[in-house]
Amino acid sequence: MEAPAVLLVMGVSGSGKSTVGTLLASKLGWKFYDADDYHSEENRMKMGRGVPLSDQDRIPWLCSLHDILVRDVALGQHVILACSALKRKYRDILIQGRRDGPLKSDGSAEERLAGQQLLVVYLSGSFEIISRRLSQRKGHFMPPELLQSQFSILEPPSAPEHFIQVSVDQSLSEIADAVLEALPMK
Ligand SMILES: Nc1ncnc2c1ncn2[C@@H]1O[C@H](COP(=O)(O)OP(=O)(O)O)[C@@H](O)[C@H]1O
Ligand SMILES: O=C(O)[C@H](O)[C@@H](O)[C@H](O)[C@H](O)COP(=O)(O)O
Repeated sequence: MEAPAVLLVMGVSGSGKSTVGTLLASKLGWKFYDADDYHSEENRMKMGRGVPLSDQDRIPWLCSLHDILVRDVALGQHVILACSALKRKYRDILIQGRRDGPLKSDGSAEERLAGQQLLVVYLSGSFEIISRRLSQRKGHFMPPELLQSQFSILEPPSAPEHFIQVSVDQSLSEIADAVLEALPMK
């Protein structure tokens, strides 16, 4: 079996997406994207005020990330995306684009990734561990008070999604090893 083209490292704020994603990208030599870098200024300001984003706020953001994935995969690039992707429908948008959205300006249908091209790496952990890590994190726009809202809407991946679950209650190198171990490439 071939390696997936995309690893989607997902989980609530503070679960370690950026840290684990960066580490995996350097170990694998894959391109790394942090979804945080693609939020609109409005979204950042909203989160900065302590207000959780709505589906409407997130959908254009997820669509633009989907476009990046489709473009890079078409070029044969392997990619790691760190993105909260808290709900199943958000992950579906990352894979398929917005199926109920308007056709593109040229009238063509959205491009999509094949299910097996993307492996979801779900970083799971308790509210206690993650809130402790968030309270120690410096220089980030996301206020720790929003963590409860993230747990409230979290839909952990489940079959038939193509995913692995990795506990955040271990060292970074153990987490990276668990992911590398699960990849069907050596
Ligand atoms: N396995 C781990 N062990 C200890 N600290 C961690 C671990 N994973 C992440 N951290 C720390 O937790 C904080 C949140 O991690 P970060 O990667 O910013 O999470 P996210 O991108 O999911 O919001 C950071 O300060 C990071 O250094
Ligand atoms: O969907 C959302 O509400 C946001 O994307 C959120 O989930 C994300 O976590 C922020 O971008 C903060 O960034 P960190 O996840 O890196 O804390």
